[in-house]
Amino acid sequence: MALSPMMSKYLETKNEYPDCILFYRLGDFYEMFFDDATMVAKELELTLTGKDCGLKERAPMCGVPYHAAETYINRLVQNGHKVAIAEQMEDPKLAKGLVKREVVRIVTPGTITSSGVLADDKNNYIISIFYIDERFGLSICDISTGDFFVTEIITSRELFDEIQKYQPTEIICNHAFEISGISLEELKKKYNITITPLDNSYFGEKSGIDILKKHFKVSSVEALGLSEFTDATVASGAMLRYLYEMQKSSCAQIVSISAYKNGDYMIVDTSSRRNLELVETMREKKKNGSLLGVLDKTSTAMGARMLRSFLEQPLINRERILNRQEAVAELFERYIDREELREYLNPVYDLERLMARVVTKNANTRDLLSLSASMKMIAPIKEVLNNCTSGEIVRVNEGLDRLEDIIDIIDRAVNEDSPLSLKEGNIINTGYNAEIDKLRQAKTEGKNWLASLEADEKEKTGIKNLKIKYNKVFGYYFEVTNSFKDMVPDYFVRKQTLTNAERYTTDNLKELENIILGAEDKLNNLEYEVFTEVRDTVADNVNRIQSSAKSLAYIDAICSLATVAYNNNYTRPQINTNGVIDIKDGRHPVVESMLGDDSFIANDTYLDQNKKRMSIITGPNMAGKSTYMRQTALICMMAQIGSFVPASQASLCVCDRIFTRVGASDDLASGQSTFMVEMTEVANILRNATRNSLVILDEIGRGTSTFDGLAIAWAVVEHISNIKLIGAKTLFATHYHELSELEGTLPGVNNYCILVKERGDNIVFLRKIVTGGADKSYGIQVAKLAGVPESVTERAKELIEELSGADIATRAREIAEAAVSKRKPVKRPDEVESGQLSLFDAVNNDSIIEEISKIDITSMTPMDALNTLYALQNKIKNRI
Ligand SMILES: Nc1ncnc2c1ncn2[C@@H]1O[C@H](COP(=O)(O)OP(=O)(O)OP(=O)(O)O)[C@@H](O)[C@H]1O
Repeated sequence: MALSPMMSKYLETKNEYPDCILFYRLGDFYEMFFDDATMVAKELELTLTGKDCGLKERAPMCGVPYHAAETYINRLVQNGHKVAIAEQMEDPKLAKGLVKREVVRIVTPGTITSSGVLADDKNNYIISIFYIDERFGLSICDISTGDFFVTEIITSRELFDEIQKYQPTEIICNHAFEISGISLEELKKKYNITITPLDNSYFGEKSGIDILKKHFKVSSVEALGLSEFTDATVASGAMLRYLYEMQKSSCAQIVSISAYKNGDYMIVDTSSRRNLELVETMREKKKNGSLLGVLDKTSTAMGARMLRSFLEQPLINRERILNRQEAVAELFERYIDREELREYLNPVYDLERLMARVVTKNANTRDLLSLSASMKMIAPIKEVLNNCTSGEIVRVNEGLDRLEDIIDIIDRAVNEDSPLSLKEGNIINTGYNAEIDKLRQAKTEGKNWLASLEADEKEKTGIKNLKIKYNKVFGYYFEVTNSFKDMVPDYFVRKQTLTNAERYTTDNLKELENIILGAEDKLNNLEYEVFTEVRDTVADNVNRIQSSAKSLAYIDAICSLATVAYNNNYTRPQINTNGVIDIKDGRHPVVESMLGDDSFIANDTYLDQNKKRMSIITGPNMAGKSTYMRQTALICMMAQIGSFVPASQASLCVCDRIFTRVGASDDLASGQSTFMVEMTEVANILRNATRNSLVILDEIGRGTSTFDGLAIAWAVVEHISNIKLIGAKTLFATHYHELSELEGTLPGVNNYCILVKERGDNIVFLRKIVTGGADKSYGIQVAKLAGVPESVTERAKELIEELSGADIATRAREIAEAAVSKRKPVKRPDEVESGQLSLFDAVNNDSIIEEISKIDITSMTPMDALNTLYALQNKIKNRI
């Protein structure tokens, strides 16, 4: 049996696109075969059938109807697959009626443009990485909005930070490489990023320059501001070539390119981005509960994405910060104008993604009408903005195009009540095109002609209920019920017989039918043609529309910041140049918003570059140390995106970087222990922090044994606070009360603690930070609050008494060693006398000895050691 020609062709096409699922058009369906079919059937829960195609075994086959294919394709792509779509098309070289099939489009996770599947408030980025000689040229693009920028970086850690920042769905690259010890393969698995290594030919310098020049219609890359970005130019060339291959029509969306250097924006490394929960929460990865969740009161999807990009890239240029802040301040003050702006922004659709539909010729009449309705809001928005005087708003307003000519053409052309289908007519307004009007008239008059023919024949034949009717199969006909059949004249030609009626036609009726139906077909085709002309005219204006969309997004983001500042009682921070962070009554924006009342206790922060460089913060668990430190970082971050801040007063310097080392996280570095991750992050801070950085350290050293941990924490404090080495402004929370000793010894280091009040056996959290170190840990009280059984907390209290002053770890080790060697434990003389340790004498049981020998006491905190000791003691007691 031979393979059928169609299947041979299928296999040939599939071989050209081995890493794509091939959607192969056959009539009204897209079919998939073999492994593609099996996988798709499973993933989309579709029926798998077998097709006899000339092979020994039947080929697994699975199909989706043409009209529903987009949904299936999007689902597959969202799951990280690439889909190649082969359409059938006529070919003059083939016999009439035969078609050929060719791949016309490839959809990958990074090149989706359908707005329905993309999150409105988030860009869908694809990153192109050119890796050469330990350097990285980067090009970042969202084809659904046309955003396109480039940068260059030198360390793999920074590369990883950029990837984290943009959270792309796809990466294309010239090489397989590792980022901070993480291979691209691991990255792909962990973050569900599609990685597409491309042939080296994509990454040529000359070819890159050529494709950029051609796309942006410029004579040199200097004109694009890329002269200093050779590696990034190469990456951009590869990106454009890839996009042209995948989604040629969408490339018209990309109308500009911008370059930034690593250092143009505040550097926020990956763990800090996560720890501070800037755009999503650490655990659930949700916007709600993050800083963005609080700040986002935007009215449009474009504004939401703009605000997110503010947070992704806080500014470090004081001038730019002040300009943005001034814009926020102006809208903060102009309450009525702000509310009016928000009202006009509300009905504005996602112009950027609507334009993606326009340039790819997918937009229908509703899309154009949405565009026009949105653009109509620009005029009143400009009207309001005309009142504003702040530099940025004036500049944005000047660049905001009313787009009246485009509104005019859409409104004149497109019928507001048009049906969804573009092929059934009634989509173009009367008065827009003379030919359409003429045909339409013919169609209406045809109806009148039919009516008079009907009346004529009724009169002539005397058949009272003679009627002209229409259906799709028979066209127009006379219908005569059986009771009048005998009166039908000879010139009536029978078309069809029904049970109780007969259908006829006449020469006159046929003639009229030709005129009317011909006019209708012509009319529908012409209307479609005119519509595509209108759509193309809109597409030709993509530059103007995209730039107005960006202006609206900017105004929306600024309005949002002003609204949040107003509603939440934020204050406008001063941006100083003397390196001081001085916050009065600072609050944590997210915790405050979650509490929902004014129960949040505000606290001051003061850090400078001299005597108050570092604050060592002690206090019991749950006191609010982490909240306090994070709020300081968030306030600085907010100030640098131009926002007001949650405080009664604030004077802030510009921070070049914010570092945080908070809690245990083994999130990314699978294969690394918690302590290893902690130390890697500390190493990063020590290597990269500068005098102008803000460093937040929350209990470093906790992941190892008490003494190693204390020693490391101590040494880190010495290093960071040393002005000759780093001298960064630092908040350092710790349970090692020993660190309080450093105040007065190390210059710039000061002690603070968060107050609690003892009430009998309980504690009350006051959440107030004061100078000085904490004297107690209150660990047992917190354990009690958390619901640890009283028997345990009571016993812990006893043990604290018993062992206070003793070197717990050494003592515990002695006990364990004694148990392993089946020796009696070494007893302190006083203990022997008082008989306190007689319990241990009873340890002769092998299983307990084994258990004890497995305990790694050196890695325990004193509290853990106590608990373990207590648990063991209970076991022994039970066995005696
Ligand atoms: N200033 C404040 N006002 C009101 N509530 C606060 C304040 N600070 C913290 N809290 C509340 O206390 C909880 C615990 O705070 P936080 O996690 O900062 O304590 P911590 O001292 O870092 O604890 P641990 O040492 O156990 O990590 C927070 O989740 C928050 O709800």
